[in-house]
Amino acid sequence: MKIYMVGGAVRDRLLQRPVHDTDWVVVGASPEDMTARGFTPVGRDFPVFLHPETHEEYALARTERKSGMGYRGFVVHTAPDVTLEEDLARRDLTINAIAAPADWTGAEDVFDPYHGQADLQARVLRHVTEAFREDPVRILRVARFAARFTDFTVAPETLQLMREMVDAGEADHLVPERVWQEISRGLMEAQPSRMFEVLRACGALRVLLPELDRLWGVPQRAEYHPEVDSGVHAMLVLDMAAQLQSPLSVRFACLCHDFGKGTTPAEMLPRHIGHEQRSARLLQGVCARWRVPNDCKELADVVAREHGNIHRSGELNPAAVLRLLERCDALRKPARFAEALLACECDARGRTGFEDRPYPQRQRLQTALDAALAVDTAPVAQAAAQRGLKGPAIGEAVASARQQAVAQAL
Ligand SMILES: Nc1ccn([C@@H]2O[C@H](COP(=O)(O)OP(=O)(O)OP(=O)(O)O)[C@@H](O)[C@H]2O)c(=O)n1
Ligand SMILES: [Mg+2]
Repeated sequence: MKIYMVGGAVRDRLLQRPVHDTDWVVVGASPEDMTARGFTPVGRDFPVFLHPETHEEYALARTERKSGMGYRGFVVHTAPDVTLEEDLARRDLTINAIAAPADWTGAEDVFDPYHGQADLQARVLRHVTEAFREDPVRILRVARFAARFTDFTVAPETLQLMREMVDAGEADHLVPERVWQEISRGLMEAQPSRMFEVLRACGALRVLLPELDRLWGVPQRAEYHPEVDSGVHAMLVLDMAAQLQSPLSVRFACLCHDFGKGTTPAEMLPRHIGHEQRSARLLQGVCARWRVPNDCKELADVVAREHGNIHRSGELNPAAVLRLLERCDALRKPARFAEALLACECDARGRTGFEDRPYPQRQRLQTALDAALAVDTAPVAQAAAQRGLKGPAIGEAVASARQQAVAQAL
């Protein structure tokens, strides 16, 4: 048997980027050979094994043939006579189809029958062969790589192939968990807008996330939004979230916050009265479809509902500020509220010409929350009870103490 380093590890080292995990391919071995050497089989769909010590993934060289629609719609052929070249041919992109010796230091020659090095140099994401079609998750992978490798373009013939796959209905059969897995990874890349632009260009966005796709072509008021187009704005917000190193929950909230602008009645345009409620409803559908984790869903909901109020919070008096904090459940969930404020800053600065404008609302509401949280409520409640107050009246005494604290802090 012969073992080669493949995939992201070879690509990233050639790009002089940090290597996180290493994928290996094994040529000339049977599953029995692998278990005899102490490897543990882990692949459900593919013959993949874990190394007894490093626990890295070793895949037997294989070919794949399509047998149906969607992820898992293919049969795998693996045998000791499948060559390295054949295995590389069924991989997604030329830059991911370079093999290196197992003990590669980065200096020795690599095996590169599909010219992945040339595409690394030319900064191109290009499919290896027609076998690309066999796994529609690759549409999402290409989009995600575009968000990561921001100076790479998708080869026209690859985009065309992706378009054909979408037209053939391949994107309709993607497993929701896999979609979220890829989308959430892409959101965490350097320029997440590029993922959605690639998905949009091949038609997959209309299938996977029509709530976002609809935003292009929908105008907003130019005095608030010089970029005018709602889709363009959504992308600016997302890239601002990446620029400000936001966590996934914030990036997801940014993605969803204006969905409601896509369903604004035509006669209301370019105004979007009530889009916050519509966004909140639409994002529930997306979260159910993709089984989005609760922390992402809950933050997205708060941001969708309250972003307009947070933007306008500079005009609010202390009582209204406290009501805003309460609507956001900020006193019980201060960390989530801090994330909502960050998402709102991304929204405000994700506008053409506003990128470097300060967003004082964030600090002001954070100060108000800190002041409200600092109120020691037990003695306030006790004093109210001693004055003969009961139930809701005690609650009002606590609220009024918090309001005073907020007023003093602002
Ligand atoms: N749908 C897929 C998934 C993976 N691969 C191949 O398997 C390798 C390893 O897959 P994975 O670790 O998921 O991706 P990487 O390219 O290593 O990228 P990352 O940095 O995200 O790990 C890829 O490089 C590619 O050759 C593929 O062809 N098609
Ligand atoms: Mg990898």
